[in-house]
Amino acid sequence: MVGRVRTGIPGMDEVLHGGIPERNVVLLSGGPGTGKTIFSQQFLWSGIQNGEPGIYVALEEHPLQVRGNMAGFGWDVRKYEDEGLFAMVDAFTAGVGKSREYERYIVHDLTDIREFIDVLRTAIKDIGARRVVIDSVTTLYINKPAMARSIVMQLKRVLAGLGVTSILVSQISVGERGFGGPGVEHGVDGIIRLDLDEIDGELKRSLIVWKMRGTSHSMRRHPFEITDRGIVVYPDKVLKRKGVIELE
Ligand SMILES: Nc1ncnc2c1ncn2[C@@H]1O[C@H](COP(=O)(O)OP(=O)(O)OP(=O)(O)O)[C@@H](O)[C@H]1O
Repeated sequence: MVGRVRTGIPGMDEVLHGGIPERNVVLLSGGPGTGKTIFSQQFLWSGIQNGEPGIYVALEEHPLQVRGNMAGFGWDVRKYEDEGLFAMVDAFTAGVGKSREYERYIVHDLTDIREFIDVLRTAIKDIGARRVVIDSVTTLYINKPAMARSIVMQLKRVLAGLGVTSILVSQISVGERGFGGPGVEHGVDGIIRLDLDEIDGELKRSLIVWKMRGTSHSMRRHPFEITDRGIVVYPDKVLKRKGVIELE
């Protein structure tokens, strides 16, 4: 039986029938503001609390902003960076400005996927990472969609090869039906999709596990909330178009 990596997000491991199978590369897909970043940071924080080192690759926000936002949820990673339980890969600043002085892992040229993978591999080996988040993987191929599959497959080889369980954040547009393009969707081991839908004049959050190799999982659309302490998923509730329905 494959080992499980518990997300530690309340309710989510029930939806996943125990957690994400070890070494899976999971696409976490959703439109703007659906909670992808918070979900993936909570996944890393739960790992740290469990003694599993984790890496956050920042492509969309300044590393300082990432640390600040995480601390806002009570997930202050600074101490764990010193202890070697957490590492930030700065793929945002390109080493411009002060980041050169305080960031340990910097990707200078995002057009060079080899450099990106080298920096990531070094960080994983340095701290013995068990969990990795790339936020977002879309940024790596936004200007070269034809390369998307090849980039994801290269990442998958490295990540699974080093034994880590990973979340690749995939940005899609509001109303888009897919998860980030066919090449990517078939290549990854799992797809979790986060949604924000306007129902009766109110935005409702929900998620669905579309695929997850190595396990059965809920086939339902579950509502979730974002609170001051992060995400809470409701495995006993289903979001239908007319609203939330309680399961028996
Ligand atoms: N403390 C909080 N309590 C409740 N909701 C919050 C809190 N902090 C943030 N949010 C919600 O989370 C949303 C942002 O979530 P997140 O950054 O994870 O989205 P995302 O899917 O990564 O978006 P994008 O792709 O645009 O970066 C905000 O728009 C807000 O609705």
